[in-house]
Amino acid sequence: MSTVLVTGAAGTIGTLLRRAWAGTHVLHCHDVAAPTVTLPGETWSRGDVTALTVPPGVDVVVHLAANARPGVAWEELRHPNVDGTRHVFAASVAAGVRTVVFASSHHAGGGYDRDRTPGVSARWPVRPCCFYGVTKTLGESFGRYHADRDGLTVTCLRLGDVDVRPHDELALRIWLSHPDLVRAFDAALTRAPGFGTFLVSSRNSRSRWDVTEDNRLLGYAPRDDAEDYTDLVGDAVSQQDCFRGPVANPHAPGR
Ligand SMILES: NC(=O)C1=CN([C@@H]2O[C@H](COP(=O)(O)OP(=O)(O)OC[C@H]3O[C@@H](n4cnc5c(N)ncnc54)[C@H](O)[C@@H]3O)[C@@H](O)[C@H]2O)C=CC1
Ligand SMILES: O=C(O)[C@H]1OC(=O)[C@H](O)[C@@H](O)[C@@H]1O
Repeated sequence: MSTVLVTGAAGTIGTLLRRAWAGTHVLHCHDVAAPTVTLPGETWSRGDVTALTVPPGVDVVVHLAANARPGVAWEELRHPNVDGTRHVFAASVAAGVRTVVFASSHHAGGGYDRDRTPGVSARWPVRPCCFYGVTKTLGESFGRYHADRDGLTVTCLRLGDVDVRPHDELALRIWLSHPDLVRAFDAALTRAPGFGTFLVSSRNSRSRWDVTEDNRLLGYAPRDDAEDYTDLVGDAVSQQDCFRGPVANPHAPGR
């Protein structure tokens, strides 16, 4: 059992993790928004993430608070995603936290052609496909800095498309089921010391990510496969695909 502080705890992923961890871990929850449900044993604090105080005794901070919409303008992203993440790492160090788990995104490497073989790796240089992806690379960079300077263990999870099931062609390649999401964060809570960045998806047959080493290093064994939903997905096209949507960059290599 760990004492875990979850930022952005009222959101989709925060609520999933809180349901999974209630009774298993001591949970401190923080969000600017009110939670739709509170669970037995958890404590809540409300406010902007840039003013977060990490209480004494917290082992792990799971940092989820963000503007999670890839299509929005930089002005809407900078405060929560950049200033907020910078503050969370600093506040975690100040409180003597052992580990920060940072919810990064596949958009941090979304500039790589997802059809290339061998598949895209989290060990390749960052290559964001949108400003949202840029904010996630900055979050990873804050984490690297504090890992090296302060000895903080930092686990950056570049999450795929988290949903109850895949809804479009892109998701067939990057879907992350709710049970696999919980498995990945469970693994992140106890990962070996140091800094690490991992691409996280279900074990999708059509994945173009090279995650074998990521999964081994993270200690994560996904079980679900988007392939089971191909009939339901049909020809649906993603609205979150930066290279096919209205901000597409026709000059990106590998298109
Ligand atoms: N849902 C997905 O498919 C993916 C999500 N992620 C990342 O995972 C994290 C969680 O995502 P979701 O739960 O889906 O998003 P969400 O939008 O459901 O939850 C985010 C939470 O952060 C809170 N928040 C936003 N700005 C804040 C601020 N300034 N101060 C305090 N709280 C603030 C919101 O009130 C919300 O409850 C985010 O960092 C997102 O970028 C990454 C990749 C995929
Ligand atoms: O990376 C992210 O956060 C985004 O990635 C996606 O693929 C999801 O469709 C979108 O809902 C997420 O917000």
